[in-house]
Amino acid sequence: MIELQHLEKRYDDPLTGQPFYAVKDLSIVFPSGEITALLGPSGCGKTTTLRMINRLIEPTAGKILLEGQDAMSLKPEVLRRRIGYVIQQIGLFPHLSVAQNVATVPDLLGQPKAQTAAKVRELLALVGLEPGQFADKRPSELSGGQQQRVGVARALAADPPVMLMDEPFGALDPLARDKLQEAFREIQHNLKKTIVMVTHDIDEALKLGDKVALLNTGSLAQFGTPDDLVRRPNSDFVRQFLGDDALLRQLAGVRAGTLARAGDGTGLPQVSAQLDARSALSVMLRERAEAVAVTGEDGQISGVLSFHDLEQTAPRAQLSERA
Ligand SMILES: Nc1ncnc2c1ncn2[C@@H]1O[C@H](COP(=O)(O)OP(=O)(O)OP(=O)(O)O)[C@@H](O)[C@H]1O
Repeated sequence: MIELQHLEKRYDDPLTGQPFYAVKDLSIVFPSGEITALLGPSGCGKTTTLRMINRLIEPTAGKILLEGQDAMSLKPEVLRRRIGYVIQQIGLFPHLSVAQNVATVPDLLGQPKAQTAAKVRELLALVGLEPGQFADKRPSELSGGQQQRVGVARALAADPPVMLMDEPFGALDPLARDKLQEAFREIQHNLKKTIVMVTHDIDEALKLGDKVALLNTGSLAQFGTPDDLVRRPNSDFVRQFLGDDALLRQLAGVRAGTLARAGDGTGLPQVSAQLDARSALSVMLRERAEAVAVTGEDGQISGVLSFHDLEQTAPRAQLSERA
């Protein structure tokens, strides 16, 4: 668990001497084993908050507790070894191979070579890069999406209990982003790291965040599950930021298979259980069907997803008008 208590970052304007608060009186608890998305408009203090957690930026007031321990009592380098950090410009070492890049921290910590080599192969496979094919390549030989995967593998190699991620998928085209988000969700499902992820992408926050912390001008506007924010926004700011199609957007992050119910889908249009529910809705509207049959990996019908089921998630007017 990471706890921010009344955290503040003040900058004083060198000309006027006027204080400016990039982050002000921010108190949040990031639960262990969960992804919390730090969301908000440009300049609201997301990156400043993230970088205060690993002390790349020093707070001007407030406290940061890691599992109850005051981050200020730890040397920054000790702290950073416990905290993985993934940024958009991944900063891979160009003269090192992919495997050497991933092994950076274990090597630095003097871990046995053979053990590290095995771990590197395992991690590359985990992020979807076949070790035999990629381990010896240089970063310049990889696509942006592949480099991003190496960045995630490198952060995981140190096996930190905590990971900070700043727009980790931001530089990718939509298809590559979607794939890496999926891979990452799978990885996190097994590893259960405590992750704080900065994003300005509402869909990404709703899709990947177990919790969402929405910031506004350096302060916390709302903290809760994606569902809390979408269904129970606590202010006009939250409602407007998420947009009036927020419920519909949420469908994009849910798989059809998870909303389907048991039923006889014979004769209905079919969609894969892996398809997102928003796309399943598009199929219903296009085919003028009140429901679709959901199929499993074996191609057999495993359930039925109806328009009515989706209405439990979003109002009918939104579903019909905007899908
Ligand atoms: N070194 C600095 N000196 C003065 N002001 C700063 C400094 N660093 C950041 N700021 C200001 O603090 C505010 C918060 O910046 P921050 O980078 O945390 O925002 P952000 O929410 O991550 O934005 P974005 O989504 O655009 O990256 C901004 O108004 C920024 O201009």
